[in-house]
Amino acid sequence: MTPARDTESLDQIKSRLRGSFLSQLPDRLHQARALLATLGPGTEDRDALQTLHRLFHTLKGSGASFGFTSIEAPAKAAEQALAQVLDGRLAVTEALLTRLHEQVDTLARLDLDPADASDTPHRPSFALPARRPGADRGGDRRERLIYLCDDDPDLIQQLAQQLACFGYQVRPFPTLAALHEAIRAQTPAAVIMDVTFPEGPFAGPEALDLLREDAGLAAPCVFISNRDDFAARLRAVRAAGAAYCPKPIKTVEIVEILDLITDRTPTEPFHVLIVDDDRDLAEYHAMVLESAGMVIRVATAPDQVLGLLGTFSADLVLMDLYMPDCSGPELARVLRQIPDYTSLPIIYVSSETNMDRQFEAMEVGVDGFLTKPIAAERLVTEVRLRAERMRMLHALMVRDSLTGLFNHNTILQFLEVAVASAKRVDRPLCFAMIDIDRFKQVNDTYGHATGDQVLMALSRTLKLRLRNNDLVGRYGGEEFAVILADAAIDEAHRIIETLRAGFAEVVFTSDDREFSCTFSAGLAGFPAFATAEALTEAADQALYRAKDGGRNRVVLARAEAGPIPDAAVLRETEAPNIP
Ligand SMILES: Nc1nc2c(ncn2[C@@H]2O[C@H](COP(=O)(O)OP(=O)(O)OP(=O)(O)O)[C@@H](O)[C@H]2O)c(=O)[nH]1
Repeated sequence: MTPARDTESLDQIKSRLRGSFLSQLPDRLHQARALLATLGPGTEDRDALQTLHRLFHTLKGSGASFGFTSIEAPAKAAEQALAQVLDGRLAVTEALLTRLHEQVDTLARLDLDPADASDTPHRPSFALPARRPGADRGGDRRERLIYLCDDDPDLIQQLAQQLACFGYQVRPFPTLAALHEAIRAQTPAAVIMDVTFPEGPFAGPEALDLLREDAGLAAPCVFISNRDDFAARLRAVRAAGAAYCPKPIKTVEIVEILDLITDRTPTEPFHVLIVDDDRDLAEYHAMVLESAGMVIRVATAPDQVLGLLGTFSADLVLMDLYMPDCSGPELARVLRQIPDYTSLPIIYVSSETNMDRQFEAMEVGVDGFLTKPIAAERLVTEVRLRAERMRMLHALMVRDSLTGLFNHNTILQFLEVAVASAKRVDRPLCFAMIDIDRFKQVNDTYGHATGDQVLMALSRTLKLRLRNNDLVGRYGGEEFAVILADAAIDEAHRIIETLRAGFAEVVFTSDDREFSCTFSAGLAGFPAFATAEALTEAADQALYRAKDGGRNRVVLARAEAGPIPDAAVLRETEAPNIP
């Protein structure tokens, strides 16, 4: 990437890229002439024919993308003829070679000026979409007000309680009239509502139509319903429902949706890898996407891609179709054979307009095809939509469905990465295993649903109270794992101890009975334990000692065998307060 980009205005970049394209044009035409000179009638030199085809193809695509449409006609004619030759549908004759020479001459005669690229209806638009307000803001879900409307009082009470565990402020309404009144008084961040009410089978969407018209409600709405048929879903979409969740409701799913539609999740900017051998065009696309707040890396040769993907966690790859040495479909196939990249979205950006060739190129499992020249807004939208979808699918894959925490495998993978990084930068790191005490008794006494509430409450406590760069996972049933990045053992000890004391204070209610729970924790630190495996084993043993020592305590793992120091055992406490 050009370092000067930060200080250049978009107009300056535009003009620089156009200038660069024009300055390379004579060289490219010279290459075309030299290649043509090696060819005679009936030639079977596929390499030369392919290089020529790519050359004209690139000229057509880049020329159009930079607004020089007069390039398009001669470059396209040459490209198409060469494509037919390569497909075996056209023979290389003297007449064809003459025509190709003439097309190069025509291109050489064009009087192109970087400042004069307005002769095109396809001119790339540099009026970039404004970033959505608040897109950069970190999100504190505790502030977000959600209105929940359903005529099933048990459901709204239960769902409101569960969403509260995830930090949402939820106001339940058992009737549409009550919801209507509340919306007139205060606008929520989102509405969750049933489709069917006593007023009618689609009373929910109808009420929403009215609220949008009457009360000017702009907040997004998630429909929940016992119905999962097309008619109900269609009616919900027509009422501009943002999402549709059939009952029984999965809390984590609805939390993910709320995070997304209330647009306040602390979002990492999208990471996009551009693969294009045309530096200028790659830089143009990079500039467009960077202006929309994305982080971009550029590979100008396919063999750079694996290295870049290894260090740059891409949400999406934008790639050219025709590149020297390795085509786009070949590169896509290479990526699809690597387990980490099987679901990585890949979009071609190419001036190939032949539908058959587009389909053929897509067959290797590529997600989209954008035809050059592509308007800046369209490029940003296509990339953003696919990257958002990828993020959502990925979040569902790596997270536990009850608590929304990272699942067992994911947290262990993170631990490997965190240990490697701690080693590299020579910083400490701690790993904690946390297990709710006598949890079976909670389930047996209050029921599984209440047990789930306790699990969600603890997961929420861990997520909200730990630092942003700490990672929390659900290790097993009632067992959690925390990676405390850049924390020495004493600091980690204090953090987990504070959490332990806080959690023991939480009062849970079930059928008007109150109870509290505690947890035990085992803590191991890097570098005393030098690998992910050693850390998990040591933390597990420390947890065992915490349980054995009476529960409701934090125990530190010691690198060498010996008694646990008194300071490590924080409390000699009794069993949790379960009646
Ligand atoms: N509600 C609920 N319970 C679960 C879930 N996953 C595991 N459990 C329960 O967690 C309980 C774990 O019990 P044990 O391993 O005997 O441990 P404990 O009762 O917590 O006792 P200690 O760990 O020795 O303090 C079992 O009853 C599991 O059924 C879950 O997703 N939801």
